[in-house]
Amino acid sequence: MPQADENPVTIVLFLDVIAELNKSQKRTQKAFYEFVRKLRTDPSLLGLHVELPTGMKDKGMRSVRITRSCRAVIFRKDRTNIYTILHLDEGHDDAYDWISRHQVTTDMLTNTVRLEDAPSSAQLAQLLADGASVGAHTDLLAPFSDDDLIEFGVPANGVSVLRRAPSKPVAKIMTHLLPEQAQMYVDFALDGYKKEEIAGLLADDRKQSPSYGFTQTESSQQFIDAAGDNQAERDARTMLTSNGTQQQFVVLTDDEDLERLMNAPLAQWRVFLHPTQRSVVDGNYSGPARVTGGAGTGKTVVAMHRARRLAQSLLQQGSDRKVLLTTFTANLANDILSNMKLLCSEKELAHIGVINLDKWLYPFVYRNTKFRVQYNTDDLWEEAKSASSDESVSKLPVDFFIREWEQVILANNVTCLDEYLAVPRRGRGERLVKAQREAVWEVAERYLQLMDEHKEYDQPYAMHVAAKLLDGPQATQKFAFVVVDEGQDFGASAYRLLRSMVDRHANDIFIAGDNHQQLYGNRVSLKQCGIPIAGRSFRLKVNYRTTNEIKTVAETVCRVSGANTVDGIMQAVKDAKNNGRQVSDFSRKKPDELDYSLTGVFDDSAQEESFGDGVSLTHGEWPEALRCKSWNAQFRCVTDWIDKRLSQDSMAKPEGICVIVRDNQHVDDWVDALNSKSTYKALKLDNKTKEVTSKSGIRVATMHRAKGLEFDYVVVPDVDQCPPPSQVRKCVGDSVKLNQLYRQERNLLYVAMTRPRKELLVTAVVANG
Ligand SMILES: Nc1ncnc2c1ncn2[C@@H]1O[C@H](COP(=O)(O)OP(=O)(O)OP(=O)(O)O)[C@@H](O)[C@H]1O
Repeated sequence: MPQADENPVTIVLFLDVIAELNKSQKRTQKAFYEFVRKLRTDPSLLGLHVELPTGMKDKGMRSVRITRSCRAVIFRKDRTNIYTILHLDEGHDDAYDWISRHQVTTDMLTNTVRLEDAPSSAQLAQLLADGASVGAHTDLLAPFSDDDLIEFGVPANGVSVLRRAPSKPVAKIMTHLLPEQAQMYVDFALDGYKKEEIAGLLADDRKQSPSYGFTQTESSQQFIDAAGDNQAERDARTMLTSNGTQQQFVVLTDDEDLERLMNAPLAQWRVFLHPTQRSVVDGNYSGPARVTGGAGTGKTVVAMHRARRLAQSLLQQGSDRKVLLTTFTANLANDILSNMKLLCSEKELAHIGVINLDKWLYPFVYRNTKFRVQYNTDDLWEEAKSASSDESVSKLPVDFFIREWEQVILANNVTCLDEYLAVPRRGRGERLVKAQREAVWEVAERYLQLMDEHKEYDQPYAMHVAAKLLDGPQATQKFAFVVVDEGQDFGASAYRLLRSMVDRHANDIFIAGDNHQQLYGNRVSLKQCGIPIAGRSFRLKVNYRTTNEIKTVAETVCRVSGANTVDGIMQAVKDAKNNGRQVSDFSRKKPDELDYSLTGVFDDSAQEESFGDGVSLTHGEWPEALRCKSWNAQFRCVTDWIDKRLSQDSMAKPEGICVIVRDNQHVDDWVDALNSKSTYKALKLDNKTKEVTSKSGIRVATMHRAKGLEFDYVVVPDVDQCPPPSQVRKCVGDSVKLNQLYRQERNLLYVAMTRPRKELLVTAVVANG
């Protein structure tokens, strides 16, 4: 290798090397660390066995001995000090063979470095021979021009080869020879996605940067600037910072980086962020920003990477301040914390507080006011309303006052009667005349007094108090940045508190969420809470979790407004299957039949949050919907289905299966019933149980608990209990409340039905079959 010149050495890893290294013996791993350290300090590699093989496609490649049974292929881009470790192989001959088949290319159009695995003529001949036996064929990619395919990332000389694929299976095999990015788009094309749909995805991927996949973030700019005036080095570094390159390569910033990559299990998302995800993560925003996307599009992954990136910026500045990464429930915060430990170094983690908002709230409020946060204050409301002289008001249920307090009074920061009389009561069902409003305000004032006497605050009021403290005497306790996951579940008081937890500056607040999974929150205007996101709102469209079939079914159930009864739900599952992918087109054509009315926190954005705009990376079986005559018959159907999966899928394990039900009573019923079968155990996932993969057994969880989790196989039984009849009875005569219940219920079903990676079964007990 030529002697290094004035630029610092940059070491880059092709991501497959990490997987190869993970499989190697500890001895080899240690030798590899040593080699990387040596390469960093002395890139001349003096004293190492470096070989320059003949017959190379790429002149910049060398084979270096790591141990007697392991060789690394490394590549140096001419006139730069950038060394890329491309491959590990067992022996001399294997490494040579590998080198003869690979080349590193740089694509100026997309600013991307790629490792291309040139198909050997023998491979191609075999593929074509296999396909020829299938008989005559048509060009499967006919709707796409050559330029389209090149734009997807297909190398120009590969276009005609792809077009000659004699059958879809052969074409699918061929895509594996393509660069990763192209593979994804060509797969979509072969699966029948339309040109405009793929073009939309491509455009999204490119949108936020001046050229394809490029993010000129502060840190990548610093990385480029470290090359000084050396233009070749600058160009090569620029290529490395592009999104496209980062799909396949990682730049090691220090030795610790490598060890961390090695020590954690290799979850794909840790390294392969989709270009849209990466540009959202790396973006530099002049104020609050948010990302939305359907279930499984990687919003949590993006929120975690964003928190890490902000922590890195604090580290670079030498700041001792922290990023708050928060979410609605304690379970989710725990799950996120476990993943953050895999993603971040200890130093980065020290700059991130992962905590659900309630857990932060209670001690903060108690420390500063000596008041406790009380989650149920129904008795105080009873007492306050019973003192009202207006009978029409004192007769209103406690539930009415709680909603009025949270959704009208606190959400609008109302502090006196005049303000209350003037505030619009949008979204509230009950109409109040002026005298009634005055009486309601009186009840609210009495309620405040009672909280004071009991030295306790309800949760939204405690948030209100905490926000005031942070804007006043406790300003030093603010965070440097706030990142929110599951943002759809936060109410106005929570958003006002989040606003006060961080000063207004660039990148201050980042929110990830999906309205269709809203289970707890109410309609909120982010703008009114001081969090304007207009112009800084992004949507993720690639679904990494569920199959296209499951996604279509879950979306149909969630949005078809008739899916409120067991018949409606079962019919929606069947319709989705019958209409197939046309469902999304259908939805766009007939908006009246769809229900997007739960606009939640995202209502002040110009961007319509809708279904049908995403694509799933995988296909599979259509979900089944079965009606059973009795609970026992349902149980037999479910266990037969589970048994079949366990026997037919060699990878299936009981712990990869979850039965997701409406409430805790059903959880207990299913755990008992499943445990009564000797073939497998069942494990209840409740608020106290973490989703521990080490414990064997089928999981049983409520829909609320299953949020954020994923499994290979999911059963959603007892949908005749959605919504629970007791809750429907409570809404009789109140159409606003009933509609809200139905919408919330469909969101719950959407959450449950989008948990499986592979297959979904939905069942109901319907006495008449
Ligand atoms: N770029 C990626 N490459 C591969 N897998 C990914 C990528 N991004 C996310 N995933 C995987 O997709 C799955 C869903 O990710 P995640 O939980 O972040 O999605 P989400 O949008 O938050 O879902 P939900 O809204 O249902 O909670 C996870 O298994 C995650 O590891």
